[in-house]
Amino acid sequence: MVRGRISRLSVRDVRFPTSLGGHGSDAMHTDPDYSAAYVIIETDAEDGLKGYGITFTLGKGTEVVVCAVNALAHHVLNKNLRDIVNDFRGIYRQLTSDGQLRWIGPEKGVVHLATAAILNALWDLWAKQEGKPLWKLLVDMDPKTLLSCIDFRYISDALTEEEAYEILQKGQAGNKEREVQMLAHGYPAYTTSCAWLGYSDNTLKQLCSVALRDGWTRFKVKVGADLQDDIRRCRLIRDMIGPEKTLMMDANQRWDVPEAVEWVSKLAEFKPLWIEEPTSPDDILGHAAISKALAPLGIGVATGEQCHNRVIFKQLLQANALQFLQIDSCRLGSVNENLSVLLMAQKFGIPVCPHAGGVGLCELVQHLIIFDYISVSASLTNSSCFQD
Ligand SMILES: C[C@H](O)[C@@H](O)[C@@H](O)[C@H](O)C(=O)O
Ligand SMILES: [Mg+2]
Repeated sequence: MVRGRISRLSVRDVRFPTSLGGHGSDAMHTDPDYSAAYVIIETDAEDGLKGYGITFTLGKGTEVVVCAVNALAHHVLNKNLRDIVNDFRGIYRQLTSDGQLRWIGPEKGVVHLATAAILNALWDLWAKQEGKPLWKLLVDMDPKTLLSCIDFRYISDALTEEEAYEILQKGQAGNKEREVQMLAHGYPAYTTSCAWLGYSDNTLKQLCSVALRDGWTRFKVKVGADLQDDIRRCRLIRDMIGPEKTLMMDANQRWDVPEAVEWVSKLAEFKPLWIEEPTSPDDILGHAAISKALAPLGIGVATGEQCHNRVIFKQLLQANALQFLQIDSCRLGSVNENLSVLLMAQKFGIPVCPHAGGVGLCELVQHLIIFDYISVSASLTNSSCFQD
């Protein structure tokens, strides 16, 4: 039973000094301090329950996002949680349409990250009040209610509400079995933890052998700063994991389009499943050109961790610009917007492999991807969740 009036919204600037050890480093973010704008929502319901929501940031960026959270807070303060969840599409629309703040978005950048943190906290509170983990709240929700949380504005040319309803109806076949399977075996994952760009070869080797011992079968390596380094590191990791295990590469937006094709062709001998973020996240046609050029080499393009919103995902899908879609629980406008992207990916037949390289993201995306498997895609082919 959803209850209570939102009586308090507070936000904290939480940072971890990960840059000191090169953890999380890549070709563009050489000194990341994993951080979060951490939102806590309280109600007057006197049940002791609070909603916790974050958005992932890097160090100083957190200060700016915290300001934006405070600027948006009035949209939810003093509202009844029941009214919010009964019109979740409306509240999403309200936060993303703030007459003054949308000018510094819209639905992108700092204000959208702040929107995600607030909405993530509301979803957390809703799930807690229902006594369920978020994935189960979503799986148990009837399709009409679920769709009432999504803003279809700007995507109805690619996915109508009726089509989304059909996808969810279809997803109900076999969903109980898939839920049992998830509870028994969990969702497949890959690891990036051995191969951040700032790690020495020795660290890489040591972490890779631990990961192999622990049973990991899919590994992601950072590339893009120096070709000779990439060749050496990819050879090292491929030799250690052998020819059968999966290797992915991540360039974090380092290259121009022709440079991406040329560089990745030189790494093709290491048989990567995908090249992630080869170029600017805004370059839809660039991603399409890279996808086309790399297809004969059997290498797909993955992107999404810095994809602003459902509109860019729509265009990436329409332009055949990606073969692996990486939703982000904190960059998109929370569960509401992620649901629309999961449904579009299903319509276009593209597997979803969430981005989770950051603090708290692994914990959040598992709810979205488990829901996706049980209620939307019903497939584990080419899917995997991130493990940091
Ligand atoms: C700065 C971060 O660690 C990124 O390098 C990370 O999110 C990465 O792109 C990933 O795919 O996990
Ligand atoms: Mg990445």
